[in-house]
Amino acid sequence: MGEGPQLKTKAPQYEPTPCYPLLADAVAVGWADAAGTLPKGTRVLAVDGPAVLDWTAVATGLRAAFGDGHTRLEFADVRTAVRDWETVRRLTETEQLRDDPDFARLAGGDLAELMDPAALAALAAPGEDGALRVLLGPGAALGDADVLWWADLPKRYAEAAVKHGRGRNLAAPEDEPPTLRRLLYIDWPLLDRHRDQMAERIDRWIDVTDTVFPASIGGQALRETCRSLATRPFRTRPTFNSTPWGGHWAQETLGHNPDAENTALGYELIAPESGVLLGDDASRCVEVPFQLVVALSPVDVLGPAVHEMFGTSFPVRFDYLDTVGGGNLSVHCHPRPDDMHSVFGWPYTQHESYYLMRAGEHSKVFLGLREGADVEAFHHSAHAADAYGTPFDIERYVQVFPAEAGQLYLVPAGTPHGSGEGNVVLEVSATPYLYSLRFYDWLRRDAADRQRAVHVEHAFRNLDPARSGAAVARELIQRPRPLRAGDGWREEVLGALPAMFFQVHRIAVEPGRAAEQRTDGRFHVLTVVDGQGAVITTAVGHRHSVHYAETLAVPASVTAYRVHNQGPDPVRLVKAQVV
Ligand SMILES: O=P(O)(O)OC[C@H]1O[C@@H](O)[C@@H](O)[C@@H](O)[C@@H]1O
Repeated sequence: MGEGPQLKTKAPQYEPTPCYPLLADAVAVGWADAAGTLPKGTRVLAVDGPAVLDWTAVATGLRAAFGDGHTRLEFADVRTAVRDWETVRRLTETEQLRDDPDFARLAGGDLAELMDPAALAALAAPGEDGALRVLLGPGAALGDADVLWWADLPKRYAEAAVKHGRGRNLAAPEDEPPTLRRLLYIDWPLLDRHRDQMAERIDRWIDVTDTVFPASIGGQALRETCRSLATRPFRTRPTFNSTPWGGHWAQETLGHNPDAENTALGYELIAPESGVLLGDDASRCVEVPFQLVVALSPVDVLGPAVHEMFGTSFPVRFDYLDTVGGGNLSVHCHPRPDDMHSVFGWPYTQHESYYLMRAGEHSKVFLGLREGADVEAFHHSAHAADAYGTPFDIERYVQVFPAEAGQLYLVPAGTPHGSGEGNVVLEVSATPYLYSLRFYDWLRRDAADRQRAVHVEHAFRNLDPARSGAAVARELIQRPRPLRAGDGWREEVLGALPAMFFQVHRIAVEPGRAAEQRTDGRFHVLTVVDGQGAVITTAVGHRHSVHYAETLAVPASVTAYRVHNQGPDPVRLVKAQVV
């Protein structure tokens, strides 16, 4: 149980920007260097990318880059080739969630369905007199172009832009204010699918985080480097956001976002949003979506059986919930599998687990219903809190457990839960991450001073009454079980449930010793939860250090590796794998 040492000081070896060398190319910086790679005789160049990108800045950069007096440019904005907004909305919204203020069903289908093919073909017709025609905007790759560039912006910037009312939603008219709801549930799935379909065709990848001096790499190097990563352990770039419950552990211990209000949800490896840095170092690199690495080599990363089950979706997520000096999370649940599929459109649901990396002295974990809880009265109180701002005592309905460092709390879909103030939770969960159906949020107000949204009807529709009473402690707060051991190391199962497709293990290694691991055709994800860290060495000799609080993805193709503790103290790593 909670016997782990609790690190209170800075983690000096923590690397916030892990970066991997590019194979067969160098990172170019600036539009002019990118323009210099365009093959002579190109008549149509397509520049595709997210809807939220500042496409005017992209056009300005390209105009200046090709402004050598020899190249005549004709720009065509593919956003003018989308179908009318009413049709786009009809094709991308469902009856059930059309008027939902927070959620939409995950968009299926292809981006091409939102475009008018005749209008697109007309835009893509080569220019006259040898002019270079530049097709710009999301969907440009669908036009008939000689060369395809991908201008990308890591998703956290898209989210920030939309929160501030900047940028456009996919296929939306210019005067339609952007919404996070469409960005997350409609734009991203459509654009991600479109990007993955085009991955083999991309001639240049341009990271437009800096619109004036973007970093870029050749398409061949992009694919070769990603395919090479799929054969060795690697890290994604960790980032933290701020929320009304956020704390200060990641600021104080890991040095993240020192000027932010707080560090709340830490994106360690959240496949739909995480990125991998490719290049020389953080000052000269491109960020590429982790999910693109998976899409290019699904069998190597996931292993054949997991690929069969989940397609190209990397199904496990690691993140932090930092409430040290912050507040309680909302008490919420996640959709039960049928509802997740039929209403929200994800093929698998958001089962979660909380590993308590740190626990406050009197901190709590909310988990499961109380024995005999009056669900009707709970529903009534939750509704009154939402509609009239009437507070109520959530502990009358939901159980509270002391937060214990080193303990895992399983949170299958439908279980009411939330971490209390004062904790660092390492969340080891299924990848869906946007479906927190809130029962109660303490009448808390958001940055715009509105009561934060709760989702009473969705939450109660998905509440699993079986997660109540003594069964909660018995089934969801399990004791570690020894699994295997060797000279100076042991591995234990911290949590496993028939309903959940992944298990959480912990590997403990004494100083100077090494734990032997086999992937058995399934990827592993590891985080160092105690001690300074370890060196991971694969069967073919790839090495990767992993330090306190860092997370490492170990592709299935690695087959066997050793976790070597080269430090002076015992080290412990949490490991997840699909079963
Ligand atoms: O709804 P709030 O309070 O912001 O908490 C939301 C967070 O809750 C945790 O239990 C997890 O489900 C996270 O994936 C989620 O982001």
